[in-house]
Amino acid sequence: MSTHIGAEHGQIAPLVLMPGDPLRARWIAETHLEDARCYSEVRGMYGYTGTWRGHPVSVQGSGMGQPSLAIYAHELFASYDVQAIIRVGSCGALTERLALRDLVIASGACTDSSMNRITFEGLDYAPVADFGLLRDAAAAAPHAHVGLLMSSDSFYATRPELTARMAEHGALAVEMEASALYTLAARHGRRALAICTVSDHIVTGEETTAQEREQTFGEMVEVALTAGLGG
Ligand SMILES: O=P(O)(O)O[C@H]1O[C@H](CO)[C@@H](O)[C@H]1O
Ligand SMILES: O=c1cc[nH]c(=O)[nH]1
Repeated sequence: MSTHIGAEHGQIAPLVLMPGDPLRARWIAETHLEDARCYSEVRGMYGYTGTWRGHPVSVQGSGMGQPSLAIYAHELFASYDVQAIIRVGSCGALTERLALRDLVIASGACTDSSMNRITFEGLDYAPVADFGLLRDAAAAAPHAHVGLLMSSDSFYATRPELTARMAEHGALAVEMEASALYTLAARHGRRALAICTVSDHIVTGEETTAQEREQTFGEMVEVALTAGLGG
């Protein structure tokens, strides 16, 4: 067991899908995987391992925000030898080019977090996706938007004009974890990708319900499984 994950070594697959919502993790395991077994309920942050088309795959909730995701991603890479993590999240669209329920595949992630600023002592690190996962996800979802996510530490922005400036420089949508995931994967020499479904629209004000965010964002899950396991 690691500090926050109650699995024995060998119980977690080399590929992990990672939603923020632990109940989305349970839904993914129950509806997209076969023979899924729960390996961790620590803090209610569920983790499951099952199979998809005969390949072992795990799904682990990360919680909300970069500090929480960093705990789970670090322990998966360092203690369970996980080789690839694909975040399957929700996001808020920053441009009218995106519609509710569209997919965003993140080539890179901007951030307002201080985590990397502290790590790199003020230098600007560029957190990017694994190229192979990005290429295979884009091929599996040709209609998806490929580009930048903005990983914010604040769901309720106190400086929305700064997020808007990111959008003016190409950020497609805002979420809260991709930047830390990409940085940690690089640190551990592993692979990572973030795929998000537009759950709400910052420009138009449209939104989905909590139940929809938990149980209906299946397309990004299939794209993640296809990219992570080679179809
Ligand atoms: O739906 P998840 O994967 O949790 O992702 C998004 O939703 C949460 C905010 O509601 C943040 O974690 C954000 O990144
Ligand atoms: O972090 C998030 C996730 C969904 N929608 C937002 O506006 N922000």
